[in-house]
Amino acid sequence: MDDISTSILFLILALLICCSAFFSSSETGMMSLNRYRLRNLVNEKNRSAKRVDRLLQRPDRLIGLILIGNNLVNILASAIATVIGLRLYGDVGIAIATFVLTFVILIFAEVTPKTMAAVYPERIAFPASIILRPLMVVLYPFIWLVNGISNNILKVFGYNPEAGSDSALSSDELRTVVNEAGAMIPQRHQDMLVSILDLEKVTVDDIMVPRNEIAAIDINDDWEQISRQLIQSPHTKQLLFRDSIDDSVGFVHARDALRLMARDQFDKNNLLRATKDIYFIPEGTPLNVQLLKFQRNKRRIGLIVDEYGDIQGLVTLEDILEEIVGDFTTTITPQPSDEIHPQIDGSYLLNGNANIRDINKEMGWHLPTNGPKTINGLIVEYLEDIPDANISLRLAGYPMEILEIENNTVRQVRVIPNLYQKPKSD
Ligand SMILES: Nc1ncnc2c1ncn2[C@@H]1O[C@H](COP(=O)(O)OP(=O)(O)OP(=O)(O)O)[C@@H](O)[C@H]1O
Ligand SMILES: [Mg+2]
Repeated sequence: MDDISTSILFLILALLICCSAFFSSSETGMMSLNRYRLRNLVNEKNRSAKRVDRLLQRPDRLIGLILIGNNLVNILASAIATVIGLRLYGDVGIAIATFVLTFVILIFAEVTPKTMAAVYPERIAFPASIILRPLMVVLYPFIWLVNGISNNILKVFGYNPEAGSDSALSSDELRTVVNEAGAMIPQRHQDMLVSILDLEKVTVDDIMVPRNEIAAIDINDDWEQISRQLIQSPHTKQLLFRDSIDDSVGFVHARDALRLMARDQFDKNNLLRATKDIYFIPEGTPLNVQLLKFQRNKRRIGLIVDEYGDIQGLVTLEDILEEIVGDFTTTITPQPSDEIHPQIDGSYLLNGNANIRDINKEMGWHLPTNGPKTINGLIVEYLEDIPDANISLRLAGYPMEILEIENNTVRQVRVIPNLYQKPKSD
C-alpha cells in the first residue's frame, strides 16, 4: 500500500463506511418490513415489493449476503485505518485508528442507518433490493458456503433453519391487528370485524330467547284465543304446539294466517297445514357455525334442543347478525335498559331474569358468562340454594343485595358496582 497516497486511503475508507452503512440499514430495513403490507403490495403487483419478497423468501441467504458484505467492508476499513494510523502517528496510530474507527463505524455505519431503517423500512429496503438482488447472484457461491456451514451448526443444536418463520395469524392475533388498525379503519368497522371473530366464542344458548319467552300458540286452545294471539303478537313467526312446547308442530307465519283469512279459510286444520316444519339446532352450537347453517339450510329461525331433545329456546338469523352489527330496531324483546334501573346512590336494581351477557355489554361489567344466563341463575348457582330476600353477597367482586324473591326465583337485586375494581378478563 506504500505507493497509495494517504488522502486516497482516506477516500477509500469513507467509501467503505458508506457501504457499511448501506448493509446495516438494508439488514434492519428488510427485517422490519411489515409482512402484511408487503403481501398486499405484492398482490398489487408492485415491482419493488416483488423483488423484496423474493429476497425475503430465504431469510438465511439474505442475512448471509448482507453480513458477508458488511463484515467484508468493515474489516477492510479497519485494515486501511490501521495503515493510515501507522503512517500518521507510528505505533500509537494503531490504537488511535482502532478507537476512532470504532466510534465512526458505530455512529455512521450502524446506529444512524439502522435507526433510520427501523423507522422507514420500506424507503430503505425497496431501493436496497435493487443492489442486493444482483449482489446475491454474484456472491452466491460464497453465501452458499457460509450458510451451509452455519445451517449445519444450527442443526447440531436442534434448530431447523429452513423451516422459515411461521407468520400465519391466529384469530386472537388477528383481533389485535384489527384493534391496532387505528384510524385506517373506522371504529364501527373494527367493532364489526372483531365481532365476527368473536362469533366462534359465543354459542346459540348465549343469545337465545329462553323457552318461557317464546311466543307460541297452543293449538288446543279455543279458536278465538288463537286468532287473537296470532294478530296481537309482535312476532311474525309463532310456534304452534299441542299442550306443551315439547310437542311442537311448527312455525306459523302471520302472512299465511292473513292469506287464510282473506280466502275465508281461516280454521284450525288450514292453519296446521300452513305451518312450516321446525328447524332444530343442537345446544352449544357456536354462532359462526350456526350462521353458515342458517344460510345453507335457507332458514331464519330455529329451536335449540338439549341432548335429551328438550326445547331450550329460540334463535333467529337476526339475533346472530345483531351480534355483529349491534341491535336492529325491530327487536321487541326486552332491552337490557328495561331491566337495569340506576339508583341515585350509584347502585343499580336488576331484574332477576335479566340476561348476564346483555348486562355486561350495557354496563361494561364482568359478571361470569360461562355458567347460567340470568342473574337469578347466577345467584342460585353461587349460593347453591334458593336464597331468601335481604341476603347480601359478593359475586365475582360485585356486592349484591337480594331484594325480592317470588316463586323460588330472585326477582330483584341491588348491585353496587365497585368503581375501583380491576376488570377481570373473561
Ligand atoms: N316466536 C318468537 N318468540 C319469541 N321471540 C321471537 C320470536 N320470533 C322472533 N323472535 C325474536 O324477535 C327478534 C326479531 O326476530 P325476527 O326479525 O326474525 O322476527 P320478526 O321481526 O318477528 O320477523 P320478521 O322480521 O321476519 O318480520 C329476534 O330477537 C328473535 O329472537
Ligand atoms: Mg324482524
